[in-house]
Amino acid sequence: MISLWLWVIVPVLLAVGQVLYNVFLHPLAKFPGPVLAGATSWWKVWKEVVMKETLAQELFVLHTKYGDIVRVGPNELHFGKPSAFHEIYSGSRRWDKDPDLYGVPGFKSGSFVFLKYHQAKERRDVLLPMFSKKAMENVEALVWRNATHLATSIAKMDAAKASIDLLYAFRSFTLDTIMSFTFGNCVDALDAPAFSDPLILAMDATLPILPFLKNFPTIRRIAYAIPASLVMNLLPNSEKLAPRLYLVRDIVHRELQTVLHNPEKLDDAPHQTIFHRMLDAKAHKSKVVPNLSELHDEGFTLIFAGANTVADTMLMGHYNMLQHPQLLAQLKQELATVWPDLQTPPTLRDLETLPLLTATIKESLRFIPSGVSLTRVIPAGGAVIAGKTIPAGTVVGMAILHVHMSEEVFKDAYTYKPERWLAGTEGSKELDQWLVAFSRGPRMCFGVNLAWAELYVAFATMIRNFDMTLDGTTPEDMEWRECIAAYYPNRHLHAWCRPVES
Ligand code: HEM
Repeated sequence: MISLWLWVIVPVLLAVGQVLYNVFLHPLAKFPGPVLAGATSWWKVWKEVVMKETLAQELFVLHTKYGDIVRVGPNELHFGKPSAFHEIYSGSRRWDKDPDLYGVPGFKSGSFVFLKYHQAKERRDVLLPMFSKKAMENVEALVWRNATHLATSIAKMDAAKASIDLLYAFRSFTLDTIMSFTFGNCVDALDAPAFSDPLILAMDATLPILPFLKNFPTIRRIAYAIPASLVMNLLPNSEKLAPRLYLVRDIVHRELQTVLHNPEKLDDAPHQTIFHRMLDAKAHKSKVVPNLSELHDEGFTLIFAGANTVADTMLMGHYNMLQHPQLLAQLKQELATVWPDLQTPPTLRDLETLPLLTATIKESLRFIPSGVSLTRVIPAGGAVIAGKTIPAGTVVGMAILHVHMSEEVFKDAYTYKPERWLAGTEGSKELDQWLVAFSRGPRMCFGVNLAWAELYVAFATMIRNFDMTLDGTTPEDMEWRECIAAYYPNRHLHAWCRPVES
């Protein structure tokens, strides 16, 4: 009987002791914030997992109440002043990524999930040539091919009198593009009826689980330790999902085998894939070629980082453009200057010269759902951020949303106004430094050139090929949630897309 009590009382006392320590004695005790947030990490579980909230949205209220720095967990601070973003994600600060956040995708290695700067730098140096602006010249044809494929599939659906789920349509475009770019092959999501390829559906179904995996790292580690085949047997609907996921793995294996047996095949490829870079021993500082599982992890990491982000930008752009018919008309007019004959598309370089299209993409990037605090760990010796000394070991971060929706830098921040980016508009020159959709510093996105190429070509293709109108989409349909990758819990953006005659 006594030992039973001990089993109950000891953990309760330890938990109470921990809470008291967090509130009164923890090195972050002096930082303001909700008492419960500082006391226990269950506060975040409540918000993100139970209430399904995006903390970054509530943080606007918390920053107004508590100031520029808010304690959001026993060991975590969130910063709210735009200038703090450039302090945390600065080129000279090579802080580790936070394992609790970057462990969520479940890859053992890969550019996005490497915690240490030096690991990420080594891999970045290997892959960077395939992402350079110059390399995009060879990727352009692939992007145009997929954008045209997107337009053809949309036109077919329109002919069948169906409106288009633009979220799935854009995700199909970006998934096929990033897979072909990365591996030289894809799942042909653009051919799936109603853009509902099982892989698109499976990826979408996974997104709402991520807040749970983020907040319960131990359960996550156990889940990821179970062999994939077993997980597939346990998952509901796995018979539909598993073949698709295995197909992606098969594509990687097949391409790899082809390359290993016929290395000269790589010379025929129109653009570089990860196989060109990763299998080139000379490209690696260690001169060691990564093994199959590392290759696989890097490929999946690139898909994770590069597919939905581009689609989200297109989604936000289209929702807002469709609410501003005058903007859409001006964009059509501008596009006609470089794309007069529908059958003869312009080049990417032509599109890059268009001021309004460029401004529209920038404004769409400003509106992307980016509610996750990109957390970093303060190294030994501590650091000063926003004028305050932050102790070593503290997890710090800031959500991009807090820069992009700051009235301090963007007037009428919640209004979609591409013209704010146009040369000649007051303050437009200074704005670029506050467009941080790709983050900044040593772990900034290196897919930025590919992302811009996709955005230019896909925006232009949609605007030039279709007369688009919303199909009953409401602001509620566009609601998103995010704590590492955004998802849209409601109906999604639907639009009628009537092909234009010429
Ligand atoms: C509009 C599209 C995109 C946006 C808004 C975006 C945004 C970002 C952001 C904010 C980060 C920093 C994340 C962090 O600190 O944790 C990042 C990192 C990264 N992105 Fe992108 N991204 C986009 C497209 C792409 C594409 C097309 C690729 C190509 C595969 C890509 C690959 C990566 C990689 C590999 C990283 C990790 C870099 C590192 O940690 O060293 N991204 N991206």
